[in-house]
Parts: sequence; C-alpha cells; structure tokens
Amino acid sequence: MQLEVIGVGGAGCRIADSIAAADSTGRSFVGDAFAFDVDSDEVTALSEVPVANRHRYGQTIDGGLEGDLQRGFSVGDAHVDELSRQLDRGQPSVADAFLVCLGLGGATGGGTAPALVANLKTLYDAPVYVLTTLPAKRELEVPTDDGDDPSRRPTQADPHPRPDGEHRPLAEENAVRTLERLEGRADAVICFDNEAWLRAGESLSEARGRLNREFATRVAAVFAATAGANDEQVDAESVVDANDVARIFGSRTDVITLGYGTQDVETDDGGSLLGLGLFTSKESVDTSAAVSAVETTISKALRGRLTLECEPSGADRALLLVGGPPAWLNRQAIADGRSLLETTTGSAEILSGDVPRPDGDGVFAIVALAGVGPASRLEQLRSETRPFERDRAGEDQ
Ligand SMILES: Nc1nc2c(ncn2[C@@H]2O[C@H](COP(=O)(O)OP(=O)(O)OP(=O)(O)O)[C@@H](O)[C@H]2O)c(=O)[nH]1
Repeated sequence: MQLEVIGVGGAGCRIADSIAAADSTGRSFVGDAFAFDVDSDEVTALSEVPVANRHRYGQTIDGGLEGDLQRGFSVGDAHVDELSRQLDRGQPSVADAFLVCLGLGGATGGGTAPALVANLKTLYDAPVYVLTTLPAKRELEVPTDDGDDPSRRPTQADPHPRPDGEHRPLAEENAVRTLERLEGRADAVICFDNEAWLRAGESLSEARGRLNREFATRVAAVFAATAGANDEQVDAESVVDANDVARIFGSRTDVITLGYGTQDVETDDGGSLLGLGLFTSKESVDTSAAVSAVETTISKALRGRLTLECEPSGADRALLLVGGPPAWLNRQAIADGRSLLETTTGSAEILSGDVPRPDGDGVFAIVALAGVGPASRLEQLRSETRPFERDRAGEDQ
C-alpha cells in the first residue's frame, strides 16, 4: 500500500514529517510526503519531507492564522487548487490512499483540510483518510504572565513561538467545527488525543516531538504492514492489503483509534546476524514463549492506552496486525487474538494478518478500532462547544 502523506498547518506538517521518518526502507508505505502551511518558518523546520514538496501558500498571511478558523476556511477554499497541483510533483494517481494530517484546533490545518479532502475525492478514486490530533485542555487556559516563560523563548524547534504561548482559547470550538466540515468528505478520521498523552506539567511544545513519534509509530505499524514484502525474504501467511484497510476504515467518516503493544524477544544471534538478513529458525523458538509474546502484545494493544480512549465494545469493525521475527509469529496465538478482538468488540467484521520482520528484535501488535462508539473526549468537545458556534458552523457550509 502506497500513501500520499500530506501535512497541513503546523501540527499537520510535523506529523507528516514524523510519518516520513517512521517509514522504514524495507516496507516503505509513503509514496510521497508533502507539507503545506501559510507559515514559512514551520515548513522550513521539517527534516524528512523533501524540500521540493514543502509549499507555503497564502503569501500575504504573516505568521499563521492565529486560530481564526473562519478566515482559515476562506484561505483553504481560495488555495485548494494550488495545493492540489503541488501534488503533481509526486504520483497521486497511483496512490492507494491519501493521508491528510492536521492538528484540530488551529485555523490553517483545520481551515484547509476540509476543502483539500473534498478536492482529492473529486480528483482521485483512492480513499482519503484524515489523521488528526485533538487539542489539549491546557491550551484553553490563560497563561500566567511571569515574564520569563520559557515557552515564549525562540528555540531551534520553534524559532517563532506564538506571542501568547500555547494559549488557544478557540481550540475546542475550532476542532468541532472542522470535524463537522470533514463529515461526509473524509473516508475516515484517525484521532490522537493530545490531552490523554501529555504528562502532568508538560507543555505541548515540550511534548510534541514525543507525541508525534508515538502517533507516527502506530500509523506506520498499520500501513507498513500493507506495503508488501519488497526486498525481504519472507511473505506473510495472512496478508492484509489496501482493500482490507479500506473495508475496515470504511467510507463514512468513521472515527478510528489505534492501540499498540510491543515486546522485545531474544534472537539466536543476539542481533549479530541482522545485517545479513538471517533470522531465528522456527525450531529454535520455544512455542510457549512465542505464544506468550503474541498474547502479551495483543493484550497491551487492546487494554493499553489508545490514541483516542473509547470503549472497544462500541467498535463496528477492527483490524489486528501482529509483526516480528517470523519464528515468533505463532499462528494459533494470532487466531486466538482475533477471537479475543471479536469478543471484546462484539463485532464480526474483524480482519487479522501477520507481518514478518526477519530483522526485527521484538514482537508488536497493532489494533485499529473503527466506527467506535461514544468516545468521551469527543463527546465532551461537542457538548462544550456553544450551540451558537455550532449553528454558525452549519451556516458556513
Ligand atoms: N501532537 C501534536 N499536536 C500539535 C502539534 N502542534 C500543534 N498541535 C495541536 O494542533 C492544534 C493546531 O495547531 P497548529 O497545527 O499549529 O495550528 P495551524 O493549523 O497551523 O493553525 P494556526 O496556528 O491557527 O494558523 C493545536 O491546538 C494543538 O492541539 C504537534 O507538533 N504535535
């Protein structure tokens, strides 16, 4: 599966950059990566998105849209053709899917993504998935003016900190309005809740590198599994492809949440044969150790922290992928994990697959829950958004 990954706005560009960084050469799933922003500083601070694919639009806008989502929608509508043309630098017509990344709460990504997603749907047949963060509650808090706020000092990562730090009083309202505009346009929306992943006392700018890596690791685990074996010697016994992902993600703007678990495992060579592409033989791995590793990772993926907390029993569909050195991928344990997922979700629409990684030194499991029932964080965002704002969002459409 080959994806066109498109970051829009500050968070979106950084997340697209992290996904490009997580794209392993053996199972490359990123066809092309793009970064679009009205703020040139944000685009230049990236490291993985090719320079030719970084594009600043709205030249007259200086320093971002500062949370003005209404203006963001206008800018998005005005520039959507320009942005879509930028994609011709890559190979959008052969993409299996588009991944549009943004941070909900801002005006640039949140304002442009709905128009861009709608345009991609008219131009191409491939599904368009949106990858998005939900704002943290601390962004709504008024910053204390101690005159020495380190978050306002320029750093290499953030050369132009917002004058008001990370205070985004409209973040939640903006998030809800953008989600409403994505409804019926995006095939699915994969969510990452910043609030749940931030540590106590941590600021978003301190945490964002870690958060983006966590999100990108999970996204890469799903899509790299569908990228085919390429140069590697081992094919999966149960292959999951782009059509399988499309079946599970759906096309009705369902919310997707991801769970992930890993466990290091011993290899015969202690890793010394990795460069030679050799791997542990089936005979040399104790069956009970392999079963235990698969069970443990599936349990961590299902019962650990999801990218968006929700009740798994509310999921309509689910995907389970288990990867690692082939000798550790116990088929029966994966089948049992699939049954567990069926029981946990109460859904019969479950797909599972294995992802042989001959050079891996750990077993991992990734679970994608689709069409999840009420996610408390989303419910809370919607209920706290004033009806006035939601009415206005309707009028804007
Ligand atoms: N996980 C994560 N979240 C981020 C990051 N940067 C910003 N956010 C979140 O994304 C939301 C939108 O921020 P940006 O992407 O900077 O906003 P923008 O789309 O560029 O829009 P404006 O700044 O209003 O022009 C914020 O409210 C944060 O919740 C990041 O690097 N990682």
